[in-house]
Amino acid sequence: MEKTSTPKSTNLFEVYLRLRPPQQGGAGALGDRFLAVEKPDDGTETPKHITLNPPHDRRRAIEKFAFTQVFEEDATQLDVFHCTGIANLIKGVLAPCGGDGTDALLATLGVTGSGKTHTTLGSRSQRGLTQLSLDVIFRSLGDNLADCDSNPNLEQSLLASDPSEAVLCSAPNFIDSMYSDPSASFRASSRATTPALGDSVGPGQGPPRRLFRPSTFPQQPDVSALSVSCDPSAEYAIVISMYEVYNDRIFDLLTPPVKSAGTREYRRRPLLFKSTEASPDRKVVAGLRKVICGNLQQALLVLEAGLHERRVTGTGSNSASSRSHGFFCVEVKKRGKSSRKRGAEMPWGGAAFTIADLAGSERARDAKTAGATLAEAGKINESLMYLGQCLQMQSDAATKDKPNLVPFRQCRLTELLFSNCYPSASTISAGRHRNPQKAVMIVTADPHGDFNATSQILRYSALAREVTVPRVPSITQTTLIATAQASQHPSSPLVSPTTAQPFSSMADGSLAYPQLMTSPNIVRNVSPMSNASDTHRSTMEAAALEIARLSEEVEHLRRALDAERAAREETEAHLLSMEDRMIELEQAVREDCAAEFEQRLEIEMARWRATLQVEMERGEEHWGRKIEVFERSMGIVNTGADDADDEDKENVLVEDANQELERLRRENELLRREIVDLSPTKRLPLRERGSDASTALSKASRHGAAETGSPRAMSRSARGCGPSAPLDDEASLLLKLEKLRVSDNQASGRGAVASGGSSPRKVRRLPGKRWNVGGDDDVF
Ligand SMILES: Nc1ncnc2c1ncn2[C@@H]1O[C@H](COP(=O)(O)OP(=O)(O)OP(=O)(O)O)[C@@H](O)[C@H]1O
Repeated sequence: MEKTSTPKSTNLFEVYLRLRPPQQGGAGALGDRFLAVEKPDDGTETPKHITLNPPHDRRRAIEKFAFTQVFEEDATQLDVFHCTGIANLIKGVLAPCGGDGTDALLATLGVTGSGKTHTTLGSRSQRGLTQLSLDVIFRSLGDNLADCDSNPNLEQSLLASDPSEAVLCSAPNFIDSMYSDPSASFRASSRATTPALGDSVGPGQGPPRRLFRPSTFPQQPDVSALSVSCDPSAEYAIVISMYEVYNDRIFDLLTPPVKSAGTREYRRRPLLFKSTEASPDRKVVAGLRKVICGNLQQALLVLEAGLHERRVTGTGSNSASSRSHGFFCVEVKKRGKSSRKRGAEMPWGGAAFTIADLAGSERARDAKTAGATLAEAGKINESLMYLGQCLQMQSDAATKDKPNLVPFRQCRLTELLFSNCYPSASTISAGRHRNPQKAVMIVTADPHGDFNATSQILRYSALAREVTVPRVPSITQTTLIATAQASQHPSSPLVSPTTAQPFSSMADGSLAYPQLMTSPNIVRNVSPMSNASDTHRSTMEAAALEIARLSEEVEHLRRALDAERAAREETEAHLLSMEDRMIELEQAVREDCAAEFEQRLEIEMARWRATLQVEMERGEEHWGRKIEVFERSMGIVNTGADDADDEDKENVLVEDANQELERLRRENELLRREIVDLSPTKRLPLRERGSDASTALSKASRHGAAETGSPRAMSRSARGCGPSAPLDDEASLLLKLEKLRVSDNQASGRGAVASGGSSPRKVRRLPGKRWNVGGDDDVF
């Protein structure tokens, strides 16, 4: 097994595997153990290989993986701390021999519930690797550590040297702002309160609350005997920051959420991972709040406060499942002591030790997640898939002469983990040298957990892998070989083959097809077939060969199916994450649209208001002018009122004459009836009488109209017809009326149009020319 025994040192990560013990009193029955640790064959006590045996119901290949070291279930936190070489990482950061030191990264990776957080952050009774590392760092620095009490300018000088646009504060100030009651003995949980299953409202979304200050922290395991040498000629300062990568965005865990003006919700502002003016060659998380810690107790309180803000949710797989990738960063700042003695403040250099507790991959079906928690899981799985690709590339690169480029810019997580592994182009061209970071990855696995998820993680994280396809020969093959052997050794009992050789190793990772081998140990009680005829035997052989060929084909198809299934699962995970991405993009587009719409609405409203104002002013001016015109015209109208009075008087006379005429008509009618009653011989038929009277009237009228202005002609005409007395009266009245009309016509001859015999007009019209005074056409 060439590939596994000598992992090349070009790996960016040392990869360790830690198996978690079965949960004590855990609910549900334990699954079969599918993972076996192989005894070391190099004479050491340190196991490095494991074998993954698929459950019986699955026809999967047996896989063997190699790691830097495997920790079995009984390994303690202290074992892991010592054997992963964390003390060496710390030494590189402190740089006892001078220089800025080497950045270090410790990350945990694994399926949800496999023990990542337990390893890095410990439990209520056990310290994790983070607390142990802090203890060793503070213990190692001793008197070389500067704090804000002993150096009042410390904060300023550190701020001046910080390249990440950070907000710096001292630990006492930070702790006072975060914790409420220093005397309370309540031991806060190292993780935020777990919301109900499926509830994804995390601690970062509510109003900031003050925490209870824990009175004690776990003291076990004890590392007081361990210290690392530091640079005696240097003074150090410890600056701590914490952030999480949630849904591919970076959020500060030490800055309380702020209330958004628009939505009135408490939210954290996402931060950028970028090059800054002071750090053009290295990307940094910009704008973090960083706390200067003078001792271990302060650092632990800062860690506790940050953990409280981290997003944690109860899922079907883990009652306190991390929903984000958490980063705890200890910057060990360093500068020469002599610079302070000389009174000159030298800039701070130094290196950082980062501990990353990654969120676990999970299957929605097992974790029983839904809604936002499911979307989070999609993002987690996607980022872990990219991490897997990077790790795969790096292990490929380690075995090839021409290394592949690790595609670490695909997501925020891989950028944060890998970008400091390589020197940037600008650093190289500037001739500056900074050591690439040293990194340790601890892969955690539950040997009784989810086989598929665990095997997937082991596949891309292991330093080397080997696959073997074991095959149980079919009965036909057994019979065939037995027949052949029996024919060769007719007197001997039949010797049967058993399984194929269990492993045939392949350095290139390709599938191995084991050879059929006979086993001398297993003897089967089958009767010899020496008496069979040659024909019968050859038929049997042909049939057996065909069956063997078909079995081979079936096996091949089964393997192809397995590969397809794995590809489908990967594609589904990718699809899920793409869906999440689309949802997020849609959300972003909607927000952008809404913002733009509001902006445009605002502009339109402002424009409309301005137009309205102008219109109102113009309207007022317009009406002012009209009123002025009206007032002026009213003055002119009053001067012509006398003429109108005359006209009114005439109208009244005409009215009176009309009424008089009406009265006379009625009298005339009465008189005529009386006459008819008095002389019955002269009585005419009613129609004749009516027509006669009306003829007389119309005649008189016509005559009057023909000789307008000649009353005598009118009376003459009436007499010539031999009219009766009432008819004369009537005719004379008509003449009177006509006279009045004539006078009316004469009176209105000034402006009115004469129309013979038309009724007198009562409507008084103002002369048009008077309204033209203002010169405005559209008045009223
Ligand atoms: N080595 C161990 N010894 C004892 N208990 C362990 C060990 N590893 C894990 N556990 C326990 O298993 C449970 C789940 O572990 P943990 O929360 O660390 O999982 P995780 O991998 O961080 O999960 P997630 O990715 O969902 O956050 C915890 O109760 C933890 O105490």
